[in-house]
Amino acid sequence: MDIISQLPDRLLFAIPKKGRLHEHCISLLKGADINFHRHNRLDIALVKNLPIALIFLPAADIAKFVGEGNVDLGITGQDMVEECEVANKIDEIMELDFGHCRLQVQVPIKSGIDKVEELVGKKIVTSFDILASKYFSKLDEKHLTDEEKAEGKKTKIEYVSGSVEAACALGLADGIVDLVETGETMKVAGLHAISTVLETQAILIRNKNPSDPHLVTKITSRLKGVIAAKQYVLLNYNILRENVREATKITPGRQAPTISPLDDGNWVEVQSMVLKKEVAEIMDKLEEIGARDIILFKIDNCRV
Ligand SMILES: Nc1ncnc2c1ncn2[C@@H]1O[C@H](COP(=O)(O)OP(=O)(O)OP(=O)(O)O)[C@@H](O)[C@H]1O
Ligand SMILES: O=P(O)(O)OC[C@H]1O[C@H](OP(=O)(O)OP(=O)(O)O)[C@H](O)[C@@H]1O
Repeated sequence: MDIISQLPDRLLFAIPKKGRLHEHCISLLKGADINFHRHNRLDIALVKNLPIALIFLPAADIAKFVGEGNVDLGITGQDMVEECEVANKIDEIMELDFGHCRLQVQVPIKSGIDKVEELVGKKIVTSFDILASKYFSKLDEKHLTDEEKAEGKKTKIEYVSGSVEAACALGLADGIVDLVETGETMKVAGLHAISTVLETQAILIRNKNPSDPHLVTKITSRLKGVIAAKQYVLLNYNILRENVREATKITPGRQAPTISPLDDGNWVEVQSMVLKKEVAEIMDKLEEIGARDIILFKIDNCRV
């Protein structure tokens, strides 16, 4: 099959080809029943059951290409959208609740530096040179005199494409600006964070004029369902009718809880979606007010 000749009829959807976001994206597509087969070494895959072509690209290029309209839709990090300065050229459709991390200014623990102002005029190494330049130029503005600026005493920002955490140990920098999730990389490199430039997570973005807006809406609604199914569980319990108001304050549901009468007229059954991360506490509270037969159901998929 000639893939390239089929592209003009399809919505182009860019997916990170490697790195931290790749696997999450593949499982999101699977959950949304977007079926494709990616041929070995090929960065384009046709979706079998929808008129979509998936384009596998580096996360940074996705922000740029969606902004410029080369592709209609994409998944990348909020950090990439800011770094590529395309926020005004794209629409952020929704946060995807993975790829959570922080872009932070880090220095060697041994340096004794603990305030970001102490780095003004020094050397910073980063893969985020645009964001780091904006961040430090504000500090330069505040802390350097016009004379010092004219003498070239501004903070120097140098770009490297990876292994940023090694820069200080190699004597290339006084501080770095890099992503932190667990903090493990930073710790191993003997660094600590002294300020946060931005917090980020993966997002679904679209060009302002996608080729098929109806299909974009359909994909968005499927992905929303997959994300909600990951975040929520369904809770079912019985409660005395007199306690139902209190119970539904604890489990208000996304829209409203379903309340059904039981054979015993003093009791009702309540069904409600609750956030997975809060479920243990919610079950404790329900038990305290006399709820019985509390059952938790996993949600495979849903539409919200
Ligand atoms: N440690 C992390 N935890 C969570 N999300 C991260 C982490 N590192 C990066 N990300 C997110 O993933 C995006 C892509 O980063 P990643 O380093 O995986 O990309 P890459 O440079 O394309 O891949 P690679 O590092 O394999 O070359 C980042 O812009 C950020 O939004
Ligand atoms: O706080 P942590 O959980 O340790 O994660 C942070 C690390 O993750 C990212 O790099 P990645 O491992 O993706 O590789 P890279 O350095 O090649 O970008 C980032 O650049 C940090 O080095």
